[in-house]
Amino acid sequence: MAIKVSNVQKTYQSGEVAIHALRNASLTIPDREIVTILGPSGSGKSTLLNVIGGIDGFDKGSIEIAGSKLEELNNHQLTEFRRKHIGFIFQQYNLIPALTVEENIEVGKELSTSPLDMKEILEKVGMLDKKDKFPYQLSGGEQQRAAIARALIKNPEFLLCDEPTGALDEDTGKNILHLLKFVNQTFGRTVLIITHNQGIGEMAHRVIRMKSGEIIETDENETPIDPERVTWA
Ligand SMILES: Nc1ncnc2c1ncn2[C@@H]1O[C@H](COP(=O)(O)OP(=O)(O)OP(=O)(O)O)[C@@H](O)[C@H]1O
Repeated sequence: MAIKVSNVQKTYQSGEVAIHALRNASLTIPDREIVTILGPSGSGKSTLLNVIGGIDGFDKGSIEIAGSKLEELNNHQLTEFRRKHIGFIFQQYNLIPALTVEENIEVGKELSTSPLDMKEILEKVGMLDKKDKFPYQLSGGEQQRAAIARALIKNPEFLLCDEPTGALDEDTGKNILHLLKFVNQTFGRTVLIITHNQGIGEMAHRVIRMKSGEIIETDENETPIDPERVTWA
């Protein structure tokens, strides 16, 4: 079941000014792909990700995902949709400071009806030996790995990542990209990645370019490369 975005429009009203965050955005994302979303600041990337993930509503158009049409769901149903199907990863990690790594991941687990095993996930993200640490005791890369584990333990079909490597250096960033590729390949999950780093497009199956609220280009990549070989920008 692909993600199908059809003629989606979202406008923010800022005083007298209307900001067209999405103008007639349409695209289809087949299952099990890694997709990067590129575009200048303010072009609508986060808005697109947030409407696909059911965080934000939209004014017009249709989004079909996981067998639902999001425009037909009420708030309660949208919460259920997110809980069942979506994992979010943000640049700022958003870990709860007063909780350990394991407890933070547990928060993700409690949201799920079919969670993965805690130990397996901790091992996979390389955080088993850090499970009792608090976020302030971790490096940026470790915090992001904990945040990814929190999203993964829910076992979501769709992993939506907003600048997941934006705050990380090249080695740590590529480590995170490996993890996202692993999730895509091993669990067959669809992974959407917003990035300012054009090189990350080289590891994706599909690259979407946005400008001024519009999707201006979609390229399929027949030969995605290993994250290790991505040109870091
Ligand atoms: N809550 C909001 N209220 C008003 N305007 C908003 C809001 N959220 C986003 N916008 C505006 O909508 C447009 C698209 O924003 P969006 O965050 O989707 O862009 P982006 O491509 O993700 O940018 P960046 O790369 O800087 O994160 C921008 O002009 C932004 O200022």
